[in-house]
Order: sequence, then C-alpha cells, then structure tokens
Amino acid sequence: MNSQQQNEKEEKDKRKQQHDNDVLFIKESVVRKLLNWNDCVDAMESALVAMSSASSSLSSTSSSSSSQVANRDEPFSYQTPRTFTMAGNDGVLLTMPGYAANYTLSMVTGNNEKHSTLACKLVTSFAKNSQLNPPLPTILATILLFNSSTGKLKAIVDGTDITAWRTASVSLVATKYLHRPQQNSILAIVGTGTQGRIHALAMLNYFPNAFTRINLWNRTKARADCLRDELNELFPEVEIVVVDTSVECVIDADCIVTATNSPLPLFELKDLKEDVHINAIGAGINHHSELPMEIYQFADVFIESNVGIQTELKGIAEFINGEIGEIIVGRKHLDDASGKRRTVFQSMGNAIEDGIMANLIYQKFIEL
Ligand SMILES: NC(=O)C1=CN([C@@H]2O[C@H](COP(=O)(O)OP(=O)(O)OC[C@H]3O[C@@H](n4cnc5c(N)ncnc54)[C@H](OP(=O)(O)O)[C@@H]3O)[C@@H](O)[C@H]2O)C=CC1
Ligand SMILES: O=C([O-])C1=[NH+]CCC1
Repeated sequence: MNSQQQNEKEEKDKRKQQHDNDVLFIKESVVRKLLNWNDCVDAMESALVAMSSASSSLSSTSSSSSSQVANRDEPFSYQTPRTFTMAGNDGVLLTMPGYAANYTLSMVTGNNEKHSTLACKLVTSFAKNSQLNPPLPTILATILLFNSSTGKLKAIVDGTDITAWRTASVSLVATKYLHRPQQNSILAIVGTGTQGRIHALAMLNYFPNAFTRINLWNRTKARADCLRDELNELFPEVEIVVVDTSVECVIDADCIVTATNSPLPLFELKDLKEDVHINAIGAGINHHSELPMEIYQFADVFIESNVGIQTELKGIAEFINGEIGEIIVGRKHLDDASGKRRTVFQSMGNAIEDGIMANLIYQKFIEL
C-alpha cells in the first residue's frame, strides 16, 4: 500500500468510526440514487433464502430455538407477524421488526462476506393521500436500522422508495423462479399506482427483450395514460396499450401484476391463459382479495414467508405450496409434468426484506 492509499484508508476508517458514533439520517433523494435493480434483486434473493432456511422456521415459532440457531453458519432470520394500528377510517400504521444473519450479497459486493441486520420498519397506508393537492404516496415508510451486535440505533432510512423497489424486486425473483418470461411475452399491469408503475419498470429493466407488449389497466384511466406515456419514452421498442377493463388487460397475458386496493376479484380463472404467472401484490380487505379463490385453487401458489399467514393469508393458507426461498435452495420443485402451468406469487411484504435493503443502502451510503 503506497502512502496515498494509506491516507485514503485512514480517512475511510475515521469516517466509519464517526458513522458508528452518529445516528445517520438517509433521506429519500439519497436512497433513490443508491437503488438499482441488480443489487435489489440480489438482496431480495438473499432475503428470501434467509426467510426459508430451516433455522428460520424454528426461530420464528419458539424463542428457545432462536438461541439454538445463533451459532449456525447458514443464513437465517427471525421476525414476528407485523402489527396494525388503525388511525381513523382511512389510515393504518404497521410495525415490522426483523433480524437476519449470515446472508451474503455476492452480486453487490463481489464476495461472500456474511452480513447481519436488525431493523424495524414503520409504515403507514392512508388511502386518501392521492387526492391531496399536491398528492402524497398512499404508503409512506421509515426504517430504523440498528447495530446488530449492540442494538444501538445506527440510521433512520427513508423507506418509501425502498418499499416500492423491494416489493418489485421480490416479484422479479418470484417471476424468475416460477415462470422465467420467454421472448414475445405479454405483461399485464392491473392497477397503475405506485406499485403498478414500479413493477412495470422492474419487469422491463430486469427481463429485457422478454415483453413485446404491456397491457395497462387502472380504475382511473388518466393514471394508466400517464404510465403509458412514461413507458413509451423509456422503452420505445415495447408496445404499451391502455385497456378499458381489467379482464381485457389479462386475457392474452403471460405474466400479470395486480397492484390495487380492490376488495373484489378483478378477473376470473376462465379469463386467463393456461400458462400464466401472477404476482398478486395489492391488499383490499386482506392480502388476497384481488384474485378469486378458484385461481388459488387451480394454481401453484408461493409466498415469501410463512410468518404472518395465519393473520394475513388465512383465507388461502390451504392452497399455499410453499415459500419462494424453498425453491431457490432446492427444497421444493415445481411440477413440470403438465407442461402448462399457472403460478401465483402472493406477495405480502415483510420486515426481513426491508432490513436487508436498509442495511444495503446504509453500506453504500457510508462508502460514498
Ligand atoms: N405486497 C407488498 O409488499 C406491498 C403491497 N402493497 C399494496 O399494494 C397496493 C397498491 O399500493 P400502492 O401502489 O402503493 O398504492 P396507490 O395508492 O399508489 O395505488 C392504488 C391502486 O389501487 C387502485 N384501486 C384502489 N381501489 C380500487 C378498487 N376498489 N378497484 C380497483 N382498483 C382500485 C387505484 O386506482 P385509482 O388510481 O383509480 O385510485 C390505484 O391504481 C395496496 O393494496 C398496498 O397495500 C403496498 C406495498 C407493499
Ligand atoms: O410490506 C409492506 O410494507 C406493506 N404491505 C402492505 C402495505 C405495506
């Protein structure tokens, strides 16, 4: 190491020491600059694996087993079902604490260094925010990130974009493992709010050349028109079509994203192709109101984590085939015998994803 490199290293160590003493605030505009699809997908794949390790299922059900797993080398995680505090008729505050350990971020860091993270996301959902002037996002989030060895708060990270990007990135991982889009595919985005928009961007960026057409549907058509204009600018080679009904949106689609607050199903089983993958993101009354029960019944259904299903996915628990992480680590396989297959990724969102994302943003921030 020459003297210039030595100085740079000392400078960096000093800055790190300073960061260890301070509580950092990482604001939205900074978080946004540090997000990119490959890193987020890598991080979310690690999160899904950490949630599905054998140790994680033990640790999420009993406190004594969590001490048994503490010395293991494999990735594992611990989280409890999130809490919901109603705030009047239109709002709710969710608390989402989680701990993940021994996970790697090889695509981001280029090595197999192990990481751990302890975090709690506080997230609100206020249905009428889009009607404000100027409008606010419906979902607003903040992530408290702790030193996972001492418990000392190390950063407060704006979590609104993280929530959007991590949800779409988890859908990308689910789509990759359950479906893998082929060339000349058609994508349907049902609901073009924050999640619908970020999913469209994610799918087009991460699976380049797969989708030749995107069908967009939104209850308020102007919002779908806006997204069409944005996508036309960014992806002139893709045909973007705004349609009048949610059924029209999905009827010829190979891959579907539903991202609405609809309390009622948006289409039926008979409206779908035989070989189709659905990422079901939105929550109406609960996290499975956008699809009719018969779709869950006649599809392979995968989720992120078994934690919280008894409260949030109760109505479909009997149809769930497993966690995405179980497919990633090879503990479960899709039955390929039929040739044609309907798959559903029922998304819920959870704390481990947010903790791993917040820690990734923190690492990138202190290395700027
Ligand atoms: N799985 C996960 O990890 C996450 C899930 N979510 C869920 O995703 C959904 C979308 O969130 P987000 O995009 O942030 O919210 P937005 O408010 O940005 O978008 C809401 C969308 O739902 C549509 N919508 C609302 N009510 C109905 C209805 N009755 N019928 C049809 N469409 C309806 C809206 O249409 P319009 O424009 O006409 O109002 C809009 O397209 C929510 O349910 C949210 O809870 C959010 C974050 C993470
Ligand atoms: O995981 C999440 O952050 C949320 N899921 C539904 C509303 C917010």
